[in-house]
Amino acid sequence: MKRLAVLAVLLLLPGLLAVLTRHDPGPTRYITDDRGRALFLHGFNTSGSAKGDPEHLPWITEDDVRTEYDLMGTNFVRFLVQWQALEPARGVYDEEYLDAVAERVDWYAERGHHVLLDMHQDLYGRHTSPEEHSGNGAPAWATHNDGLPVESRDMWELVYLEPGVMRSFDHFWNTTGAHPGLMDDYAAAWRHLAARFADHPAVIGYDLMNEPFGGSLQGPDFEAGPLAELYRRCLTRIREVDQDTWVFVEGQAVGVNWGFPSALPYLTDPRDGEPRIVYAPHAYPLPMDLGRSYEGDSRETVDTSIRIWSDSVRVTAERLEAPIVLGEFGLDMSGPGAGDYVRRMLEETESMATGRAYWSNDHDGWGPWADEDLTPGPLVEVMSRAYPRAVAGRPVEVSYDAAGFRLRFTERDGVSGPTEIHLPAHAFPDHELTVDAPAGWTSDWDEERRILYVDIPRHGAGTEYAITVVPA
Ligand SMILES: CN(C)c1ccc(C(=O)NC[C@H]2N[C@H](CO)[C@@H](O)[C@@H]2O)cc1
Repeated sequence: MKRLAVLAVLLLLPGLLAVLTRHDPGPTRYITDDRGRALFLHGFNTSGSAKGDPEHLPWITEDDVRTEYDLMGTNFVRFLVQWQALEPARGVYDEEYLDAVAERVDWYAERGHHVLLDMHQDLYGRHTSPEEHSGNGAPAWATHNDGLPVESRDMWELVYLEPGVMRSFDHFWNTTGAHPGLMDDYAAAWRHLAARFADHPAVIGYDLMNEPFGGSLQGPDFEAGPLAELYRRCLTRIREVDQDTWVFVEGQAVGVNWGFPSALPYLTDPRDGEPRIVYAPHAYPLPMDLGRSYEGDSRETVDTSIRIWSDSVRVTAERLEAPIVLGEFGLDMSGPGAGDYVRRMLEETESMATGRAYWSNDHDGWGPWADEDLTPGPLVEVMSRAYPRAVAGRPVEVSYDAAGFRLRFTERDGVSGPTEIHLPAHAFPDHELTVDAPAGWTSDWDEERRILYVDIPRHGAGTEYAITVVPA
């Protein structure tokens, strides 16, 4: 018996050590700018309100973008666009809508943001039933519900299971075989959108479909089947007009948002050069979705759920050989422990991802604003955080707490320009900089934009550097 126990421990020991000594390595892959610097993206989804807006546009004005930057130092926006607005009739694209999108993209570009265009859907679209319920996304001409009913539900998520919604998705994914061209229509719409923004310096990526749902197909049958095929067709069409913008892909929302592993397969990027595909999961841990709050006993449950989510995301990103950007995370900020939960997710993404977009900037209790006048709510201070906007090398470790901000990175060939660090005023009334690098480095501080620039001369690929900034 004793021998059996010893054998069991020896067999289990490697796994046990791995869990106990888990060290979160920095991101293994990252998005780069035109100087090869690794980008850390920090911002919001803009905006949930676009789903119901008659012009399919977000609530923001140019001044609101300025206020968001001044109070939170963001450099990223996941900007919602709608297929129904882009292509109101098959093959007919609304250039006035694209002009309005471009105007708002320019507002963000003016503040130095990177813009991810998100082809957003929820519940397939508003035309799956005559009552035009809460859905958004697909245009009427691409919606075939075969006259099946769609009842409103207390929980909006359950409308996904209504017969008319399920059928509309089944036709789109060609599960029925009755409308085989819809995926090609969708890919053609992406080609048109990409042709418009291919040369816009602020547009960093295209998020091919928000929270995909497979209808009658779920899990690997869906993700490795029609979903991957849709992504391949979109990649082909996009790369006909845009070789360089990064393409963001999501697994299915069901289960994967909670932390179940995605079955998305590796996707080939038909561009000349290194692939530019990003894995862009959403995070809504199941305990939180079931109404638990991030406090007391349930905090440990949620933390375990976050670790499971994080491990699943890393496995999928490794299979895709892609960097990770968290496309959505968020909650009702009026709940207990809400600020701590957001802080926890920001810390998690600093160890595994190179970006995150909070859901969302709306005036709905989830967002940063207490009212339409943009009175700061509790989320503002949490999202006003030191982070490395751009790193002149391969990030190894990023960490931030009351003691200060720390960054370790290694020099890479083909990278130029300074490392850029945002320092929020509330945490850094002044600051002290320490650079662990051979002599010759320089720094510059932009008080108005609150960006610290650290320029380290090259000493050879693989050389490791460390930057520490503490409040003074
Ligand atoms: C049953 N299905 C398919 C389902 C259920 C629940 C969500 C969801 O909560 N998503 C989280 C947030 N993401 C959207 C915007 O993308 C928000 O409306 C949700 O709160 C999605 C899909």
